[in-house]
Amino acid sequence: MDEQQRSTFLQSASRFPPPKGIKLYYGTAGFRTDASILQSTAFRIGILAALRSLKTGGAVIGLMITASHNKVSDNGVKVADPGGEMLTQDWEPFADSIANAPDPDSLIQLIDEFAKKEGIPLNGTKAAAILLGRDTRPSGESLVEAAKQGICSVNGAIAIDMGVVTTPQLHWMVRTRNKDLQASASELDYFDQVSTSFRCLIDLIPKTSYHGIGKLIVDCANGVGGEKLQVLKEKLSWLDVEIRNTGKQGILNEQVGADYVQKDKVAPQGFGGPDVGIRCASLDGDADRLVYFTIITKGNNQINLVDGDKILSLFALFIKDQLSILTDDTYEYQPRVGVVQTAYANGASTKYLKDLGLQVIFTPTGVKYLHEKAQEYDIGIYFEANGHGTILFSDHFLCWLEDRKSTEKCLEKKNAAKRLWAVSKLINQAVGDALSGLLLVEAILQHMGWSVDNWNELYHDLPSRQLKVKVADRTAIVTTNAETIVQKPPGIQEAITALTVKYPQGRCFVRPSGTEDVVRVYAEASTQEAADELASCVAKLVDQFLGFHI
Ligand SMILES: CC(=O)N[C@H]1[C@@H](OP(=O)(O)O)O[C@H](CO)[C@@H](O)[C@@H]1O
Ligand SMILES: [Mg+2]
Repeated sequence: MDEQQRSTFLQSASRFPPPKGIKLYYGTAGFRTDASILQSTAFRIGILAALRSLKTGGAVIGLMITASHNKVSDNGVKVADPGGEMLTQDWEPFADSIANAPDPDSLIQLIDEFAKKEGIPLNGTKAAAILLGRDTRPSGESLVEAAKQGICSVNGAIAIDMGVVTTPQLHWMVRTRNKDLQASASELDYFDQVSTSFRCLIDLIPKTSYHGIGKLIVDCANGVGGEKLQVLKEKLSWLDVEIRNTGKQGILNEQVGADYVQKDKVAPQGFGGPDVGIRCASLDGDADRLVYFTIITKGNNQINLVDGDKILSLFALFIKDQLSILTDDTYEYQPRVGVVQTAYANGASTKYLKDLGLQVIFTPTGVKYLHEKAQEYDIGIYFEANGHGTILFSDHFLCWLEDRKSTEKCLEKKNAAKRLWAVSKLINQAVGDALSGLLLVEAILQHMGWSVDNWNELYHDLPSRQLKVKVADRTAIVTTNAETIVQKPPGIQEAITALTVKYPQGRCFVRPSGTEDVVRVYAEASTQEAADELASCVAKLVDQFLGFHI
């Protein structure tokens, strides 16, 4: 690092002192905590993003200010790599160490050492570019300013502010810019691509099987998804969508949004009696999660939840159908399809997917793991039960598809190729995206002529229960086998297994959360009472082993 760079860092870093007595971690989805203590983190991760751009030969890197489904007073900082995916895990320890550096001198020393180790030029001879985005949180603007100061303190780096966007939009822009440096990758381009490919899927529905499927009502968590869905609605004026919880009145994520609906299994605020039986959907605060639901009866807020597992199943079924039109068993090229889930996936969904003949793979919790696994396939479909997921298509498969699309003589096959092509354009290739996911669900339901109830009948969820247990030190739990088996402390797994085998169709696992200071317990069984009982017995067990006992 030359002297000029050192003095720029010194001056700017001294304006962003870190909070005292607090340790920050780049957790499952970036730094996330009370917004009031994030200024220095945003500044420092701005520097990291610029270094990442330099390291990747000047590729555009994304920096998103969001705390997703957390309460409105929280905020967060996360980084998107050149393909639009999450920051490489190799850099997370560096993110942790610079976020916690106590003063400018130690920060500069860490940067210097890391830049040397990684061979990153810090002399201003190379260019770096960062796209910045934020959700609708009031703290977002000043955190973006702090991140800009971090970026601009690195010689040769520029910050491009995309304003208020959904998290998946920012990831899409990063990916699109890096794929084709000449391509424009504005928000308008995102809306154009998504709406055009959706329209294409609708146009490809055989006229003989077309049925209207009625109105959709969307809960936007009082977050950024509301205004963005409104843009799509205006572009697709014939689409029957009613948009609620746009943030004009209610509070972000307060009794609204995909996380609330999925975890509590109740209707969000603003929904009630008149909506009984209507197809409804919920986005989360930064619009990267999506679940569907219907309200069962008037007078209470009980719902039938259609979660991420069922969205995954619908997508997998559609893809499989189209592929089987396109290739029979004798066809020389058989695209490899992989379905990726976590241990939180309902057992009934896994059985359904396996019965369809699909390969199902499990990874630890966190989309960075699922995404990585899905990239190993020609078509990799991944979803967390909470509604975060997408479909990834390999370049090889897309080349093949493009060829089939233009050379295929049989109209039915040509249309199947066109549909899969449209899906690859509609569904976000960078990260789970509630808006594009919602349009794909709508297109498939229309294609099938299915109501939300037809869809929900694909399989019946096994009753399940999730609990949280506060313990003295959650890192004492070490798991293996995609988090389904506890290795440490000794003895606890045997005790969990002994309890689980008592329940028909019982399945239970525990793991330390990567976003909260708790141990999560998940149990499934053939009845709700049994699932509740198993979860509560195992929660007691966790408390016995790890609770605050003197
Ligand atoms: C059971 C559950 O829903 N866990 C969530 C939650 O992670 P935990 O590590 O379980 O706290 O937040 C993650 C980030 O949003 C998400 O990827 C994950 O699925
Ligand atoms: Mg989110």
